[in-house]
Amino acid sequence: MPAAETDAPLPAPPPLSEHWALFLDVDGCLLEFEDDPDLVRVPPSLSTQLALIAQRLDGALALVSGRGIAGIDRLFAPARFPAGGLHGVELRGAALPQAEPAAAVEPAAWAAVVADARAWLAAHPRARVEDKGRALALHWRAEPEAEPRVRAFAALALARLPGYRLQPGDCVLELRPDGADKGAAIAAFLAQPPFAGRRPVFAGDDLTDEHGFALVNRRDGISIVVGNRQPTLATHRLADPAAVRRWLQEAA
Ligand SMILES: O=P(O)(O)OC[C@H]1O[C@H](O[C@H]2O[C@H](CO)[C@@H](O)[C@H](O)[C@H]2O)[C@H](O)[C@@H](O)[C@@H]1O
Repeated sequence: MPAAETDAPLPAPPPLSEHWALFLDVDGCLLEFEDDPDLVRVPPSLSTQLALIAQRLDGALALVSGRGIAGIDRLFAPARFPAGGLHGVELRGAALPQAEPAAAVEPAAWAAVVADARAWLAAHPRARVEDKGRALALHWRAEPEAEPRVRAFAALALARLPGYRLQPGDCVLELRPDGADKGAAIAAFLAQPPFAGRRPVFAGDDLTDEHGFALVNRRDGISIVVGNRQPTLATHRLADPAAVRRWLQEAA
């Protein structure tokens, strides 16, 4: 996807409006990165704050993440928000108008791919293999030397997973079903209440979020990139997750 090639600084987003539909990415946007995805914790104050904002928006707040919906729920419990999981492959609170169901792999074949990934990366004990059920994330944040081996494994494993694609991210390469993306997920939410008719606003930090920025820009919304990633289609910028949380705090 072509992204804006400009060095001009992007403005901070305006204060939250009650007329918005708010879509928020999780890792790297609401939450700082950790070396191990399983060690990420959501402060109870953040869940409460998001629940208050959701109330102000008549429920038009959704989390749109590369994590699965079950994983999102575990992080934000006891709060439970409308959610797009696995980069838009899973949806709760909206329906994707996709013609074909997302690719499904036999459980035994999936288990074999996961086991092979663990064996392949055994030489890199601090690399992480995150099994998300229908997607597999291979992380090298804690051990950057593992990246070439991750890339080699992912290329081979892709051939064993019909209907799958590679999803690059921040110190991670994922194998996930093709067909949906975060833009499609946001569009699906915007097609129905309580999101329909509101101005879409999406904040995210990674390559996968550019699909969301493109969709929101087409709908006269506000796209917010978190961090210093360039190029980007986003029209606004916040420095880091702490700045995102401060921006939300002002709204709660
Ligand atoms: O779309 P997101 O909500 O940003 O999810 C993208 C991936 O985020 C997680 O990985 C990232 O965060 C980890 C925890 O901080 C970090 O260790 C890793 O390096 C990052 O890539 C998550 O584990 C993945 O499943 C998501 O797809």
